[in-house]
Order: sequence, then C-alpha cells, then structure tokens
Amino acid sequence: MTTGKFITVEGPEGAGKTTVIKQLEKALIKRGYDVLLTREPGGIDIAEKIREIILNPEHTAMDSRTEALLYAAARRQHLVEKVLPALKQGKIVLCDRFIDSSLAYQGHARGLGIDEVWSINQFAIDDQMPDCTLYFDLDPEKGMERIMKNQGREVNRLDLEELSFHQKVYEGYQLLLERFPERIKTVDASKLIEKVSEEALGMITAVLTDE
Ligand SMILES: Nc1ncnc2c1ncn2[C@@H]1O[C@H](COP(=O)(O)OP(=O)(O)OP(=O)(O)O)[C@@H](O)[C@H]1O
Ligand SMILES: Cc1cn([C@H]2C[C@H](O)[C@@H](COP(=O)(O)O)O2)c(=O)[nH]c1=O
Repeated sequence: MTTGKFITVEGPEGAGKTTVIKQLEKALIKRGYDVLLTREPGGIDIAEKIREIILNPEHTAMDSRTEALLYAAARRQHLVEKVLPALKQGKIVLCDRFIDSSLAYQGHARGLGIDEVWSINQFAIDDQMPDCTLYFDLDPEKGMERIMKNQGREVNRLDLEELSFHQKVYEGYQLLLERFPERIKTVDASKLIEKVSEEALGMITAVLTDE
C-alpha cells in the first residue's frame, strides 16, 4: 500500500529534465511537501553500478536485449530499495526517467518492440506505475545542441548514437503519449527554463490537489 505520489519526468536528451526537476524539488519543499528526488538508472549504489556498465562509451558491443534487461534490473532494485519505502512514508517521489524511457529507447528506438519491453518491465515494477509523468517535449536536434554546448556534462554511450536514433526516441515518446493520455502530460521544453519550470510545477500541483 503506497500513500505518497510517484511523479516521473521523461523526454529526449537535453530537454532540461535534470535542470528543472531540481527546481521542482525546491519549490515543493518550500510549500511544505516531503520530497525525494532521484533518478534512473541509478539513485542507489547497486543501480548506479549498473548505470556505469550500461552507459560506458567503451561498451559498444552491448546487445540491445542486454541493455533493456540491465535497465529493468536497475529499475527493480531502485524501486524496492528507495522509491517504494519513500512512497510508504507519504513522500512525493520525483524521478528523473522511469519505464517510459525503456519503452521509447529500447522498445521503439532499438526496435525491440514497446510491448516486449513493457512485458519484461512488468516483472521489474510489479504494476507500480507513476501517478503522473511529465513529458518534456523538445526537438531532438535542439536537445543534442544543448548537450554539446554543456562542456561539464559527461558524454555517455547513448549520447553518442546518431541523430536518427534520437529521432526514433522522440517518435517512441509520441507513441507513448497516445497510449497513456491520462498519465502523461506534455510540457513545452523549448521555452525558457523558468517558464518550463512554472508549467511543470502547475501540472504537479494539479495532481497533488486533485484528491
Ligand atoms: N529551457 C532551456 N533552455 C535552454 N537551455 C536549457 C533549457 N533547459 C536546460 N537547458 C540546458 O540544456 C542542457 C541539458 O539540460 P539537462 O541536463 O537538464 O537536460 P536533460 O533532459 O536532463 O538531459 P539528459 O537526459 O540527456 O541528461 C544544460 O546545459 C541545461 O542548462
Ligand atoms: C532509464 C532509462 C534511460 N535510458 C537512457 C536515456 C539516457 O540516454 C541515459 C540516461 O542518462 P541521463 O543523463 O540520466 O538522462 O539512459 C534508456 O535508454 N532506457 C531507460 O530505461
């Protein structure tokens, strides 16, 4: 039985998820909410180790199914060790990426199939879907430009994929918007950071006050 709220943030590379989610955390804490900010893959020791394996640019031999299974394994451990306990304590869990990333990246862009990747992830998440997902919508080319300008950011194995891969990821998210219209809300991520933050906060507030 979970009592908190599970909110995930999704979107292509460079859409501003990590920047904005930190601002959302601050704004919600200021309003008196108990918030846990975390990310996938990672968030806890075991999952951060899996992250290093998946995203290491030298691991070019990684098979797509192996990749999908590793994301699912990291997800399972993060969920049971960090997310579920926080939800039980009534916290708002803000998670930078979750199952929709697997569906868009591995399911659609890698071509494994959204239904197939959904099914391996059911074993990992056991029906624990987010209460709400904010999808940061941005042209993948613009997202990649933002990333390239950010000199301090580590470049991971997936960043190094061709633009066509990132376009497929974008296409995958559009399919998810059609599949989960109730859960996934679109945020226009092309606006100024402050505006994106404001729009996202408004959407979360609506979820938190709609009991
Ligand atoms: N709305 C915005 N307008 C312009 N630049 C932005 C905006 N949002 C974020 N950025 C910049 O774009 C870069 C990528 O942002 P960020 O790391 O938050 O994206 P992300 O969606 O988390 O990316 P990834 O999924 O690849 O980690 C950063 O340099 C950030 O400052
Ligand atoms: C959870 C998840 C992530 N990915 C990809 C998306 C990004 O390329 C990286 C994570 O890096 P970020 O800087 O933390 O966004 O992993 C994926 O392909 N599948 C997933 O399930």
